[in-house]
Amino acid sequence: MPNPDILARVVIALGGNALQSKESDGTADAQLKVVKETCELLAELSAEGYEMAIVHGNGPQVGRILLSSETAKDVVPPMPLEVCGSMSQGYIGYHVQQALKHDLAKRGLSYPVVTMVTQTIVDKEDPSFKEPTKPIGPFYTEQEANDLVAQRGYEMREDKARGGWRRVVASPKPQKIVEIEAVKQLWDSTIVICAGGGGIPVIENADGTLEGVAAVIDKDFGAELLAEEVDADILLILTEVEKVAINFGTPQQQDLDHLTLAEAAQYCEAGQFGKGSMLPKVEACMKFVRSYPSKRAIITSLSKAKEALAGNTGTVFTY
Ligand SMILES: Nc1ncnc2c1ncn2[C@@H]1O[C@H](COP(=O)(O)OP(=O)(O)O)[C@@H](O)[C@H]1O
Ligand SMILES: NC(=O)OP(=O)(O)O
Repeated sequence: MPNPDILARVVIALGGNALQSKESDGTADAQLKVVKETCELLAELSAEGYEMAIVHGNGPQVGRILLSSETAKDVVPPMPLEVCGSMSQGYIGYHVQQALKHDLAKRGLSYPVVTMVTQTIVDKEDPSFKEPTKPIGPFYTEQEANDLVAQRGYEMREDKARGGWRRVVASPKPQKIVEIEAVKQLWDSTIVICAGGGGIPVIENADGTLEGVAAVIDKDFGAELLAEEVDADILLILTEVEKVAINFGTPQQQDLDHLTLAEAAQYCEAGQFGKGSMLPKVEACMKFVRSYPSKRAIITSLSKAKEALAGNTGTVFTY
């Protein structure tokens, strides 16, 4: 890659707060403002000598695209969910490309930054098609949620921690990144934004053709698969909290510096990690270190990314 003093190859998963603030009104301007702050930090990592690929979430964005498409169905044909997913990769990638390129240039770095529309193969028999779990789009009150179930047939689930109801869709596990060879070829010269939202979910038919399916993959699992495929040294999952905790949100909360596979499994079993929030991140980290026992996976906040990569904070997963 561009920088001769490579510190490590890192796949970075960007959580929701890296793309939008809590108060975000969902406008493109609001997203770009947050993305600009995020890219300052990413450019700093790049300048330090970390090679990176970027995987972003898309839950709020893909949900809003789907909602506008459904709402306008009498005027324009509605788009299937996976097509909405591809659109979300495009506009989030566009914002990251623009902001990151600018921040790299400020540091005298001229690496190309490119977004790759990425498909991810899933199993059509994945159990999640029968039990949707992935929250997308805006938050609703209970009354609004009930109305949406009755009027539009949405499946809705309460997010108690964040005080609202959200539409949920299937979230199958990613099995294979279709464009992975292109990502590998670009790695040495380019910062690639790929597998956004975990990738556009597709199934592989018996004749080898690909077909989109209505689902949203978890970006943490997508990032983990990418990290395995590109032989990354580190899987870095950036979210809102600096460290994973046990007894999270209680007076007994204890932030964790380090988790072995065995410890993490025990805490998963004990229900210590929020389903649909921290649990998939922990599971993705566990999968990475299980596959590569000599490597690290880290969960930390965006603002602590540099410190965490240097080994000074975050929750570090090892075999
Ligand atoms: N055990 C835990 N330790 C730390 N955070 C937790 C835990 N369980 C649930 N959480 C919550 O999970 C959030 C991360 O999930 P989420 O917001 O869905 O991620 P993303 O950043 O990818 O959007 C944290 O900000 C925190 O509020
Ligand atoms: N696809 C995905 O995992 O998106 P979020 O991180 O926004 O939930």
